[in-house]
Amino acid sequence: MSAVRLRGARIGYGDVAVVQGVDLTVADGEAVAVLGSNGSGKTTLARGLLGLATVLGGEVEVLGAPVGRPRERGRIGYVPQRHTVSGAVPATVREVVGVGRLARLGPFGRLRPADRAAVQDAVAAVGLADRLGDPVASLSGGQQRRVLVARALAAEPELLVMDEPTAGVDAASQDALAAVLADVSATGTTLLVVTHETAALAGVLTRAVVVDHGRIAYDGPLAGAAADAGAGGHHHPEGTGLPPSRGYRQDQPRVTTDGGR
Ligand SMILES: Nc1ncnc2c1ncn2[C@@H]1O[C@H](COP(=O)(O)OP(=O)(O)OP(=O)(O)O)[C@@H](O)[C@H]1O
Repeated sequence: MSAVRLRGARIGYGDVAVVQGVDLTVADGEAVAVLGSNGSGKTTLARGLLGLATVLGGEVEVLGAPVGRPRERGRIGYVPQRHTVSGAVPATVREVVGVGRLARLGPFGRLRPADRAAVQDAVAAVGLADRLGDPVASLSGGQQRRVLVARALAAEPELLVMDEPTAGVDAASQDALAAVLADVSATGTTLLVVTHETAALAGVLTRAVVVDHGRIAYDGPLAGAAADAGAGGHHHPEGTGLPPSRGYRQDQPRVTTDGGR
């Protein structure tokens, strides 16, 4: 079974397709980077897999079923793009991550000791074990980002879709996150990671898909894409001889740590 299978997929909002003509098959256990410049459609592609953007045409299958089927619930982990948890919710780290575990149990589930252990493990995995009881709002942006990663990990998903998990996360935390993802990948979880910074995750992600104007412009080894588009630039088959363009985000403060690595 393929974890992800798109055929002629058109995905967008309302009746406007942002992503179109996309054929993409991701096998179980693969670790794939989704690269591309700002606004190219990476997030829309990822959201399409979650049923959060509209499939306007073609086929989008996730874990063997058309997207949006209830049986997928809990089998797919998602770290959304916005890097902070809403400050309006006075929840603790334990509570937010616990929600990830609830998704696995279903709407009437209760967290059992094994579930609480999974929550603690996930929080420890992202290096926040000492903040379990703290309000999420008291954490830094990068730490909140890691809480969202832990929330996804707690569900022990078969497919983990992450949208810029390293954005706004400092170098040490990026390395820790890479180690966590390596572990998760080693257990057979399929990873699909939208990112502008491949350096931190280069040891984990092996394949890259470069999205350009809503279409796939490159699909192959990460090393081949990273040389040109790894930092969010367009893929130029002939190469330009210029350094890759930097992705620039207006909506997310971020710490760029991959320079020189
Ligand atoms: N909710 C929405 N409704 C309508 N259009 C949207 C919505 N979200 C994104 N778009 C449009 O889809 C296009 C692609 O956006 P998307 O967020 O998928 O790109 P991206 O590659 O993830 O960019 P970035 O790297 O900046 O996050 C943009 O033109 C954007 O304006």
